[in-house]
Amino acid sequence: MSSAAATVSSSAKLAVKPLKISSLSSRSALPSVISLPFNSRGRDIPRKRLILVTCTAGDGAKPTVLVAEKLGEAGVKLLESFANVDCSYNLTPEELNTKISLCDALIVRSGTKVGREVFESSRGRLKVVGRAGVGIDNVDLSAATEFGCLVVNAPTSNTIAAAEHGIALLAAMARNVAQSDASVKAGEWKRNKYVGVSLVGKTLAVMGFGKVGSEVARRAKGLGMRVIAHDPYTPADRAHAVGVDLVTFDEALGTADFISLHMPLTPATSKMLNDETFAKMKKGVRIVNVARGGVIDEDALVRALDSGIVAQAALDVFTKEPPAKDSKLVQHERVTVTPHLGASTIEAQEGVAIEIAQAVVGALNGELASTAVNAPMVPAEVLAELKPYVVLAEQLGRLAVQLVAGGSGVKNVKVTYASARATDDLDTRLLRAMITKGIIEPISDVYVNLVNADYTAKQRGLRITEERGVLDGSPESPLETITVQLGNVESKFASALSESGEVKVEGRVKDGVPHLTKVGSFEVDVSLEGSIILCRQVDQPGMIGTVGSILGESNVNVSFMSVGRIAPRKQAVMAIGVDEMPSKETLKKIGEIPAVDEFVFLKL
Ligand SMILES: NC(=O)C1=CN([C@@H]2O[C@H](COP(=O)(O)OP(=O)(O)OC[C@H]3O[C@@H](n4cnc5c(N)ncnc54)[C@H](O)[C@@H]3O)[C@@H](O)[C@H]2O)C=CC1
Ligand SMILES: O=C(O)C(=O)COP(=O)(O)O
Repeated sequence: MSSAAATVSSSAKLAVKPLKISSLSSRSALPSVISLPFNSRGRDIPRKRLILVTCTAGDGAKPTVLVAEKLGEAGVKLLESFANVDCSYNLTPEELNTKISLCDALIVRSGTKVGREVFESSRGRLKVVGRAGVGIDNVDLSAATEFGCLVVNAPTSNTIAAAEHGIALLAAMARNVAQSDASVKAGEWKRNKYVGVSLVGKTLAVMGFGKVGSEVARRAKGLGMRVIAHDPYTPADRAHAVGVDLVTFDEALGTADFISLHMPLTPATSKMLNDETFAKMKKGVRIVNVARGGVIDEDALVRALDSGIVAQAALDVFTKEPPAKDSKLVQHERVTVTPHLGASTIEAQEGVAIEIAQAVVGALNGELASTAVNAPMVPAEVLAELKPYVVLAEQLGRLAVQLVAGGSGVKNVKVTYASARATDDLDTRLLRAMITKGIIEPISDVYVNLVNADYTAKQRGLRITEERGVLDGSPESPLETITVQLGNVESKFASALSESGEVKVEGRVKDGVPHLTKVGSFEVDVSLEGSIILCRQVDQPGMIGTVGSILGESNVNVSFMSVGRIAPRKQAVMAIGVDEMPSKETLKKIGEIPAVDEFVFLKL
């Protein structure tokens, strides 16, 4: 007879092994808004509550948003209509770490480093970091993901501003505008010294043909320049549409009279202009950087300027901002500098502020903006369809893990999605995340959501494999059944084991409500609400009444009952949905019914 433990012992071991996910349908990121099943770790919100709608749902209190850098007024107003907004600029790292434990969201620009310590200091309360701009190199994305914190950015509103600044620097550099301006203001009049170079007919290599790069290319063509581009990830026809040829990195370096940098700072792009690559450039090349300082080895640039490989540079961004006052690069007479002004136009800042405020409010409301950078994006219409299956997926994971005997360890999870739809017509990322959540949360202190599900599974050594069963029939609903199987485990309810020895539960959605439809080889039918008692018994008359009256006597409301049997008068599994948790004595009485072979109480 099994014990009536509500959850598997937290000592259940999850061996650390690499995650194996064989998703059968992987959609590319699609712009949309989705409901994000957030799990709050906020101190003011009970830990077990799954926040599907709003983070104020728990106690009615407004969330708190810390705006750590200057944000356009319209964005602040939008935030204020929803949250308590604390605009505190120029915080030291220590002050930020102290404040963050009281904040649900943080909004920054490029001047605030959001490192691991910020997430650690937040102690789980921080649910969203909004980057009011494009580059997210100042945010530790791995730490954010690990802590289940969503990171969103505002990638579209400052594109033109950055492109215009690139062009401004290009022209200013070519005509020595900054240097000659300083000279005139110093009382000089040196017309011969500041003779410039023309742009027309020159070759500009745009490195990084994304939003900003392509706008720079368009404008440079308008100035009569020949534009080539290097971007390993952009399709050639995108460049051709603007009349630009995509070339290799070396070809770009070897051909260009001007080079304009527009790629993000990543480990791959860090210091991509260095001694070796400067050596491949045409002598007298001119370089514009409105991307990130870190893509250039700044010491190497000084050397290239001194040796004459680089005639001039115009820089808006620096490895360290602000750069040291005595920086050789900044002080170099052939270098034009601006203090990271690419996105700083009135128009761009207003747009960015609104874009980020909307994304942050949406996220706090349980939605995931299309600009999420550390979570899969699921289109709104897909999410609407999948909503009941999302609940089903989590409940099945939760049930399956509770059927494992403590100490046997959960490593291998097999999920089968049976559907009449084509195999590429089901986005399983959300479902997989929720199954992971259901499996991990009952046995650990980790909070799992769409952001950190895959990471957490990997950390815990869960190998999740996904399979698609293709059914005949109407493809109206996205899914018929979801089956979750846990391999190489013992079960505290032997009847939950499949013929091949896995703990197996299967469910489906009926009239919008998730149901458990199979346990091991036994068919049952119980809606997944409240909690469930599973009993294996000898199939005989009066069993439903006997169990029902024991529960009734202890004032436990039965919401649902079903019996699945192998054959009449043989073994049967009774599934009983209960609204309240029965006392130990009540469960003991059920276990003592002579015809009951084993039973288990499962909390949803
Ligand atoms: N100075 C400023 O105030 C501003 C700076 N930026 C910087 O500009 C960068 C680009 O912004 P967007 O165009 O909006 O981003 P984006 O994501 O639209 O474009 C980046 C492009 O770089 C390409 N890329 C990635 N790795 C590359 C590599 N190794 N070589 C060549 N290309 C590579 C990508 O394929 C992509 O097409 C941002 O990451 C940000 O750091 C953006 C806005 C304002
Ligand atoms: O959007 C970007 O990537 C930028 O570099 C703009 O930075 P900022 O918001 O002006 O600090």
